[in-house]
Amino acid sequence: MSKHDVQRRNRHVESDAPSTEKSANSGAGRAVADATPSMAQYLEIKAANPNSLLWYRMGDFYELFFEDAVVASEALSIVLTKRGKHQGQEIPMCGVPVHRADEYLQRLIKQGYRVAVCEQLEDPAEARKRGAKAVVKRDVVRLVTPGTVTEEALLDAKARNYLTAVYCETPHEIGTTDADARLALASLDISTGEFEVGDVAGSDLTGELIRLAAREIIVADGLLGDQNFVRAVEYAGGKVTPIPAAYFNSAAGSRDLKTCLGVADLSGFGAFSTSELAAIGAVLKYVDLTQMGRKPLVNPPRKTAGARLFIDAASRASLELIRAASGEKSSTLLAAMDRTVTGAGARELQARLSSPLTDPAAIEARLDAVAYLVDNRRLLDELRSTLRSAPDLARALPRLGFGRGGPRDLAAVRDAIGVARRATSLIEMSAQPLGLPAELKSVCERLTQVPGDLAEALGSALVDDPPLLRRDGGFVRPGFNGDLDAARTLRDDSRKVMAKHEARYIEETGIKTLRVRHNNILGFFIEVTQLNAKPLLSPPLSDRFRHRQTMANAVRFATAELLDTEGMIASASERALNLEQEIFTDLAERIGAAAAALGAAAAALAELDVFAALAHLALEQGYTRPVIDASMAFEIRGGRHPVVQQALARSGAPAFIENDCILGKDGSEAPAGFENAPDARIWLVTGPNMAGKSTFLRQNALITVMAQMGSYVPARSARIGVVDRLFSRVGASDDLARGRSTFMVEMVETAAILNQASERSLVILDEIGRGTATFDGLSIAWATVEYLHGVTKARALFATHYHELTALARRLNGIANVTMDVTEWHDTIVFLHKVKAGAADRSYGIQVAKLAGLPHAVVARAREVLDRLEKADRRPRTGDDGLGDLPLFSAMRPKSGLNERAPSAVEKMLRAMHPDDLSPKSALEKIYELKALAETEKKTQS
Ligand SMILES: Nc1ncnc2c1ncn2[C@@H]1O[C@H](COP(=O)(O)OP(=O)(O)OP(=O)(O)O)[C@@H](O)[C@H]1O
Repeated sequence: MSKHDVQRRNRHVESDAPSTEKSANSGAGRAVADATPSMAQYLEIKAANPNSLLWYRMGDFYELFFEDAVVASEALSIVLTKRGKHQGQEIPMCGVPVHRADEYLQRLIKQGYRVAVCEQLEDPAEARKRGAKAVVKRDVVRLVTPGTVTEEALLDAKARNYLTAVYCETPHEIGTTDADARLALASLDISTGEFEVGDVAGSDLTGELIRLAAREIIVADGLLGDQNFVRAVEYAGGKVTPIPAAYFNSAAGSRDLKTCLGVADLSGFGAFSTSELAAIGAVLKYVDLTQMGRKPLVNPPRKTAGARLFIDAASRASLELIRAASGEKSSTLLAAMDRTVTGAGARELQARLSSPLTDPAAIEARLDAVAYLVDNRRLLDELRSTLRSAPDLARALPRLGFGRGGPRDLAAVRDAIGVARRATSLIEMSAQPLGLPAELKSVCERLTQVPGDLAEALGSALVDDPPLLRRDGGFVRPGFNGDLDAARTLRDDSRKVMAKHEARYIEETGIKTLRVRHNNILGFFIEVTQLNAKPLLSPPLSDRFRHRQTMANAVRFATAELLDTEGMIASASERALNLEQEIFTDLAERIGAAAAALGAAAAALAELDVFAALAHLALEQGYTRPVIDASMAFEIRGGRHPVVQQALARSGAPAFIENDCILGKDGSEAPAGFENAPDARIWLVTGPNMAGKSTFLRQNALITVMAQMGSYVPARSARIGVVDRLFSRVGASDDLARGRSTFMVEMVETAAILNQASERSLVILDEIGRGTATFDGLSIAWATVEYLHGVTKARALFATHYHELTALARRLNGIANVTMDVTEWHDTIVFLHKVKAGAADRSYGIQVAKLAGLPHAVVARAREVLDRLEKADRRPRTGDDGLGDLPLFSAMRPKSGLNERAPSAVEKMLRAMHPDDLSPKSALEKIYELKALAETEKKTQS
């Protein structure tokens, strides 16, 4: 804050601070009764906005008081001062200058705070007319919350900004986060108008919120008592805002949505359940409250249920699709894929990546569009360079709708229409004999629907590079409006007009040194030296030259015509400004009338950017078009990990080694070397640490995500029978905040996978069971593989260090062993990163430890210990698992009595007894007998 800012601020604070010297009330809600009028006003407004930091406008500053000041000064690292007293205690205060409000607002919103912006609703001069002590009228004009911002400075250009309402109608006996509970979600991005509505099972809530990347999540305040619910929501990372349960009202939701869309009936937009309408109602109500009644721009809501690849929260985290565990953006799939050139394109790419499809026809349609651009390289390059100059139309429109837009938003509409026209003509000119793919046709149709006259009007009205703020004017092109030009000439020609006056006065008075000058206090005035002042102070000139001020060396005068001209100049400038405001309003209204067509064009531009980005990526990285069908195939040949491959290329390391992965071939040939497992749906992957197992596992999951979102994939060829659910449990993590150890997290996630996966799912599991005692871990891993094979029947990759598991492949024909190839050279292990058929013969753990730099003595001693352990170990080795006689899951369905065991002797005797036939004496004898039997059994067991 500059010194100047501080001085200005002190002036305002002294004149209008809510001082409370005489207030003696207490209580959290700070009593208003005894406060001074200005403090009473502050306290009333604060009481109406208890959950927000109150920005209280005082002149050129937004001031914060009491706890708000303490919180904000800490969050913004600004000075905390004190001003006046309340209940005998000094009032903490801090403030931000109005001209830097956006910057500070952004910092608070980023940290998850809500801000109530309270403005002065009248000029202080107006207030003074009501009496010396009258308080300037103020009220909150807007609540700024993370999910309801529209300003460019407050938004991330590349990310959606969803406000999501979560509604649960579930009766109390069922936990909100149970699999049986249904939750309705309504998500609205008021910065673009995007609206998505759907429902999820309670157990899928976190995954869904992560997919939506919800920035602010509103829930009924009563739900905050449900700890599991709160954890599930908080885990997703959005800011949680409780609101009254009454806001979740389906009737109000239906009514408000109709109003927003301007329709009388919603059936044209799909069927919404009562719960979904309640969630819609809450979102619209909250927006209404935060925007103080200004109506948001709302696109017709899209239903999100169905036709989507399900990826739960743990799998999303493990695959690092959008967020990386390390927080590094560059190591995510999104970063590896993002070649978009516009913010809207980047948002659309993220949305598609978070939500791949499951309808093969819809996926193929997207791939057709990408393929078209891959095949038309010139068109692709021209489109990308055209799109590069596209402004963010999707975000400019709602700002204009809210009355918060500036001249640059008008220019954004103008420029976006220009880009839309160029892009359409580029695509249409390229049209092949067989025509455009459906998705590109749809893009072109939406781009051409924008009213042409609007583009012309904006083009002729606006200067090329308009200023940011509407209030200062200067954005209308000269020549557009005759009145405006005349007013501007008068305003700008003031120098010339005054020079003419000056020349005339010199001639009239004969004073050559007479000057017409200007300052902020006197306005325009005539200045002569003391020596020359005399004739002007006496008649006849004194009639015309009225004395204004005498200085040490100069005397100042005014004339009636000087005052008139000054008035005309001031009114010309005001008139010019007013005319510009009228032109702005007119243009904004015309844009508002075309908002639906413009919104559709904005979405089409974003989609086009995504298709072009994916085509560019495919060509740059040598990706291929996958085949997605309804089969059960999973045949990736020559697959690569998209993120690791790019990282290796960047660091100049040797190229990534490609690998095949064939889980269920659906009739095609097995790859060379894998002929021995013709029907394997599950691959057991063994190999030393660092050999590339996790990379291999993940790359196949990522290829699936990429293919189903409609992208080319890093492989020589790929055929994927569409996957309905993708589960990935790769890499250990603990969740100590939730009181779960690494092993516990692993078991919870494995349980979720085994309970939810279907035959059509893809399951990626890495080293299940390693976090516990060897035999326990092995047994869990063993049973998990059997269950996946016999019950779930999903396509799966299972990496393990338990070599004993490889024996399963011989007994179950749905399982094949593969291993990461390594070779030894001078007692050092060399990783070849190649997947080959067969099982690893040993684990090489000690060699890897040596590579990691473990002290020589430790490595040598470990070798000795290993040697002895191996000699002493009588654990079943590969080939003789000793488990051949155990029933497999294929033979035992869950209800087959897994817990049954032979009854004990005590139980047998109890079952044979008939209590009604026993006399008291024989009953006592039986008890002695039973006790003795139990003792004997105990001894035999030990
Ligand atoms: N196909 C490949 N081509 C080239 N380099 C690879 C390949 N696969 C893996 N790598 C490199 O090897 C490193 C180790 O791979 P990864 O983490 O997948 O091994 P791992 O077998 O899962 O190890 P651990 O069992 O210790 O978790 C990776 O960081 C990568 O740089």
